[in-house]
Amino acid sequence: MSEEVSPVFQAGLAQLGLSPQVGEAFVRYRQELLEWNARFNLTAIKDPEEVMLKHFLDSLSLLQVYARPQNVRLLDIGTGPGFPGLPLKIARPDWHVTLIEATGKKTLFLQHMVDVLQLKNVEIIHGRAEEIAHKSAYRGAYDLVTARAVTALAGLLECSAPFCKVGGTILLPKKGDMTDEFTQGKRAASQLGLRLKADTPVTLPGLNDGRRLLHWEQQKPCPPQYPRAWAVLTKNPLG
Ligand SMILES: C[S@@+](CC[C@H](N)C(=O)[O-])C[C@H]1O[C@@H](n2cnc3c(N)ncnc32)[C@H](O)[C@@H]1O
Repeated sequence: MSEEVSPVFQAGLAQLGLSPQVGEAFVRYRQELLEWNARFNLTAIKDPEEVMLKHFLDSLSLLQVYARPQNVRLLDIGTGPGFPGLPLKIARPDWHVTLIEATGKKTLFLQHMVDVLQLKNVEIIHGRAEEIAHKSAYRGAYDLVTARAVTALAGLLECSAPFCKVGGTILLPKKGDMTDEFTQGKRAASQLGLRLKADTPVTLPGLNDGRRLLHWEQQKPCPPQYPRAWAVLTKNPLG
């Protein structure tokens, strides 16, 4: 194990049942992220240990509740420099991962990381989730859909549900008090064919600051009119 992997990050990997060897890929990911950040402004987090914990381990926290190891089709909406989709791909190399990102410079970085880490079965889409969601190839196509820090809960659910298989999972990392968002999100969920299955606190080392995972189950197909245009779904949430 590289000395650059802190004991806290190692403890997080161990708690998730991940091999210490995956730490090496994260050290490389961090190096590239911080180098590219100087030119492209990819992340506000610049402290090396904070990158390991608040970006990488926080992304991996989804494995706390989604333990299915094989043949998962994962979609990450608004992935930015890859969170949480790319750390999950590193931890679960057999997953098929699609990353949607609206900003071109971020997709260039994502492709660079896929090349550097020699990851297979990663599809990077430069585009807007609310438009891609209406393409038949992507509709109802994913076992697991996620998005971190993209928009408020109701809008996130409206963007995520169309991509999710019936019986599939939408898993959203959230932080802090979100009472109003939650009320609105639950109302939106009923129109999107979703049910809240669990609301689980993140219990990983270094992340005990009110993080939680909202776990939704797609009970029936999402109605075809969703998602609406971004300006509509963010300003007038369902419900
Ligand atoms: C605050 S960043 C979060 C990035 C990453 N998920 C994370 O947690 O660090 C939000 C990202 O979502 C992207 N984004 C916003 N709206 C989007 C949309 N409608 N479709 C695709 N990407 C979108 C932005 O370009 C930006 O990179």
